[in-house]
Amino acid sequence: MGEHHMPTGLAKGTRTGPGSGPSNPGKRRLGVMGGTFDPIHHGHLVAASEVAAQFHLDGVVFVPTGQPWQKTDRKVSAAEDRYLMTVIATAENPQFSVSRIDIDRGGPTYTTDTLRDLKALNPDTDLFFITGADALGQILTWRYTDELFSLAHFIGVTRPGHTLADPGLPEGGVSLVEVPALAISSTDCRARVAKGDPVWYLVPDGVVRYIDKRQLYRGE
Ligand SMILES: Nc1ncnc2c1ncn2[C@@H]1O[C@H](COP(=O)(O)OP(=O)(O)OP(=O)(O)O)[C@@H](O)[C@H]1O
Ligand SMILES: O=C(O)c1ccc[n+]([C@@H]2O[C@H](COP(=O)([O-])O)[C@@H](O)[C@H]2O)c1
Repeated sequence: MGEHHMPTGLAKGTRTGPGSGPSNPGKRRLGVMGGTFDPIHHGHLVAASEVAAQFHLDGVVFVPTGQPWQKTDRKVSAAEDRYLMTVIATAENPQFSVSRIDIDRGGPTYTTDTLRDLKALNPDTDLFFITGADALGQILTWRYTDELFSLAHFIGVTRPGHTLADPGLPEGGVSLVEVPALAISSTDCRARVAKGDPVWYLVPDGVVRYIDKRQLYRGE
């Protein structure tokens, strides 16, 4: 049988791996996974778990957006529902936690604010912001990028259907990492629920039950 190569979504010639990023002995290493999580799915969870392992992180904090200002063209579920689904999905993993900072700050969510607030709450900690290939490709359209890249090391992860490449961050500011490919998106999960199709095994079981209990995404 011939060898089968899966497409990785990495731009040609891209080097990957945890070799880069800050390595400051004695400092805590905290991953930050920001997202709208409407709903959270296994693509998010695998990305966070894989980066935590490859970068020897002490933990990963999931930060649901308050108002995702680049998603105003669509209906976004209530922040409390997105927050609770994120808590349900991460509760069993002692390395994972969830922060309300973006929800409680109010107003549009800017990652510069997220990272500044997390830095204040976590002194002596290096932050590693985890982002999928699609979001990384948009990062230069985010607000306050002058400060953004000094607050954390950025880790772009592969995502099926998207090419992972450095969009031009400051030298040494980003690492590109291959993670197990899960072709899952929140958009698809919402569409499946709206059609009455199952989302079992795309999202954690507790999230399936929460979506059902709160009747989310019906008739969308
Ligand atoms: N399947 C996946 N594999 C790798 N990264 C992912 C995957 N799904 C989402 N991400 C990343 O997780 C972060 C949060 O994503 P988000 O909550 O917007 O989910 P989404 O599935 O992209 O949602 P939507 O379809 O509603 O736009 C982003 O950085 C995104 O690139
Ligand atoms: O800082 C910004 O201006 C900005 C603009 C768009 C997205 N983000 C962040 O990118 C992460 C993924 O966002 P989203 O909208 O794809 O769920 C999340 O942490 C957002 O706060 C940040």
